[in-house]
Amino acid sequence: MSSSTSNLNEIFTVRSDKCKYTEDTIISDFKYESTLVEGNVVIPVETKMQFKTERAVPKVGVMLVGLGGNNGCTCIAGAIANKLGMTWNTKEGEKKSNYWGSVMMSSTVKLGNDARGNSVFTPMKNMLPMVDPSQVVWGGWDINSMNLGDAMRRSKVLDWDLQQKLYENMKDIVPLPSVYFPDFIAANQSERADHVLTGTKQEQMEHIRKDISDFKAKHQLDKVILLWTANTERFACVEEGVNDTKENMLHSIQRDEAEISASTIFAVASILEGCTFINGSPQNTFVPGVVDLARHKKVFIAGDDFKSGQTKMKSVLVDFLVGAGIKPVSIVSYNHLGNNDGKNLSAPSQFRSKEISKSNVVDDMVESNRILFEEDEHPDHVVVIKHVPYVGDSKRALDEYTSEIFMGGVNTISMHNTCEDSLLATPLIYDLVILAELCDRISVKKEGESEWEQFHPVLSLLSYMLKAPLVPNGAPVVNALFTQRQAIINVLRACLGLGPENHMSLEHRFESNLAQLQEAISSRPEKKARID
Ligand SMILES: NC(=O)c1ccc[n+]([C@@H]2O[C@H](COP(=O)([O-])OP(=O)(O)OC[C@H]3O[C@@H](n4cnc5c(N)ncnc54)[C@H](O)[C@@H]3O)[C@@H](O)[C@H]2O)c1
Ligand SMILES: O=P([O-])([O-])O[C@@H]1[C@@H](O)[C@H](O)[C@@H](O)[C@H](O)[C@@H]1O
Repeated sequence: MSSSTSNLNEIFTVRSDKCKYTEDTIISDFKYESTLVEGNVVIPVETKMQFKTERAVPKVGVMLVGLGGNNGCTCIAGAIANKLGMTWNTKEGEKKSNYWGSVMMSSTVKLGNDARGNSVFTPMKNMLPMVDPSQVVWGGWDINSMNLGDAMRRSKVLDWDLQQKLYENMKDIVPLPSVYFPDFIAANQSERADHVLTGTKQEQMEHIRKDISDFKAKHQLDKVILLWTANTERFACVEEGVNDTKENMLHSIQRDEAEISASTIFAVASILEGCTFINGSPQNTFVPGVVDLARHKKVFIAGDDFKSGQTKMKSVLVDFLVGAGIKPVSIVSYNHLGNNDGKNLSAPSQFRSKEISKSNVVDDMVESNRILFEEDEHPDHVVVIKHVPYVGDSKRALDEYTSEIFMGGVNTISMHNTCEDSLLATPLIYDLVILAELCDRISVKKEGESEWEQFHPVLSLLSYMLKAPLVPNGAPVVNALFTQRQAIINVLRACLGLGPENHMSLEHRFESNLAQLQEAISSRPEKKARID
């Protein structure tokens, strides 16, 4: 029997006593099954709970910090092009707008099998009501005053014909002036800084808060999300009495404390305005005082550093190697890129921020296998980034993975990966926004409890899109890419009262099941897989 697949593009409903639809909500009954390990005893643990999802998708605004950058202007351009259904000409022929590279918009998930045993897939965005990037109101700040039409040209990311068609839609979008603390980014960025706020840190933070509230009022938004896609900053020193608690951090801002970075100013302003803040760069924006404030205000924060290309591949390859019982002993990640990000990263302090996020991505996989790795044993791991202006946004990544294999053998995998950095990162910006907004409409209630509870303010479910996932204190960091993706899928399934995807396919692994299936097939005429 050949099991073909079909794609269910219509919105489906789940017919189950575990999933109830009302006009406003979807409420599901879910049995969360985990296991507690005590010594060499494994104890299954079941937690009965309910998931509640608000069905109405609000009117969402997103304010990007770094709006005029390669990622920022490409993000706006992509949303406009998709909204208008733009096509454009290239030497390979006509191209159409799409959201490829966005896991929420362009990947599918398996719903199950139809009566003939055919797998049925649906777009992930169909699982629950989600915001459409084309309907989002985009805005934001930049320390550089260039309008987005010219910034798009400067970025050299999109095909020229598309740029020409987009220019009129982009040229009148001008970033808001921004907070600029030169000490945190490379000195070579000062030539861009012609659009900066002045005043004390407190005054600038209040200004940003007013920008957010004005943006929300002007566009009559239900919800605003802030996302940092500005330059990589150096790490801020975490100092007791300065940024270790929400009180100390707010006092430090009032005192104009030098160690409070621009990204932390934005994060604090966002949290105080009740807006989710997402950090697409590697710096430690979320110093303990920011996490403390987010928890106190029950506002989502997520980060750090988009996982877009070379590191995404690393989180797949090392997971495959270690999962196959193969021991990676040397990982060398070199890349050169020619965009302004690469220029900023050519400065040692900014490179160090990126080196950390690009290096830690294998830790969870290595620590999961004590057959291969002794306690505290790690592969040699080197990260090199060079700025080569000519290649622009087209980052060239060269990686070498050397592993020890069976009976003293050695395997070496070398790869060349041309990462169009902004075309790979921009879809992640859409995903981070879509998933963060959806999580804001999901709450849970454990059996016996009366109150609905939201996700922890540190929104670790967004880790699939991030190199260095921020997790709640005490929670494990998971970097393995498909584990992260499966977590998203299983949460979406739980909201519909569907159990986690287990890939067991038992219906296809026993004669008896196949016999039943054959009977089902013979008794049903061939028809399109539908779920009413
Ligand atoms: N594949 C990727 O592109 C990728 C992947 C992971 C992380 N990142 C990170 O995303 C960020 C943006 O990448 P990019 O390629 O768009 O860089 P970019 O340099 O083109 O854009 C950054 C923009 O931020 C602006 N800026 C700097 N400081 C600012 C501030 N305080 N307030 C407002 N704007 C400010 C700059 O003027 C610039 O326009 C970088 O930190 C980069 O490391 C990018
Ligand atoms: O492709 P990836 O490793 O996920 O991420 C990229 C790095 O490889 C690159 O060196 C850096 O300049 C970009 O900002 C981005 O961080």
